[in-house]
Amino acid sequence: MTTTKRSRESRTVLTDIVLPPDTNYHGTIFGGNVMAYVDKVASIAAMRHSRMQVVTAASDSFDFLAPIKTGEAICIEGYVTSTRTTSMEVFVKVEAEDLLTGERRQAATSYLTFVALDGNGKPASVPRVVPETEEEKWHFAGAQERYEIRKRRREQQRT
Ligand SMILES: CC(=O)SCCNC(=O)CCNC(=O)[C@H](O)C(C)(C)COP(=O)(O)OP(=O)(O)OC[C@H]1O[C@@H](n2cnc3c(N)ncnc32)[C@H](O)[C@@H]1OP(=O)(O)O
Repeated sequence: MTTTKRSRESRTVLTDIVLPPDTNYHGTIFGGNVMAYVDKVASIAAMRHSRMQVVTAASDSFDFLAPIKTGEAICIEGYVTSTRTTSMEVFVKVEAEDLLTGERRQAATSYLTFVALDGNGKPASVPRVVPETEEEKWHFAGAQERYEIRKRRREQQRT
């Protein structure tokens, strides 16, 4: 197996137009729909990095920063920011795009953790990630602390 991979090799982008069935009575997209898009993009990024089956193990706090309205585009982008032995952290950014002006607003961000599984459904080792851009290095630098916070949260939930 390849032992290292660059962050950009997992980069995944998805764009869709928001239509009335996707929205609430304010005419803005349902939060659950945004979360489903984020999980989908992040899982593709994790599979591109590991080239294995993956499961979502955790999603960090999810902040909806701005609504996305009917007729706007929802633009989702994610990539693997760090790895441990069998787990991968994926950063996902969601933007709203006004398709008439091209103006973009940040709508949401999140970190998710995926675990790669072997053919028997057991956690399996993944390649280490190599960050290259300033943004990738910034996420990579904070990953150890976020990993420890998740671990503590998990231990508290088990007690
Ligand atoms: C509940 C649902 O249905 S959500 C829908 C989709 N997701 C799922 O179905 C996943 C359900 N969960 C699982 O299958 C298991 O808990 C797994 C595969 C994620 C982990 O299996 P475990 O037997 O607990 O594995 P183990 O304790 O050895 O941990 C394996 C890795 O997962 C990581 N991990 C496990 N749980 C979490 C968590 N909640 N948050 C972050 N990382 C986690 C560990 O840190 C470890 O990473 P590392 O090898 O890089 O250090």
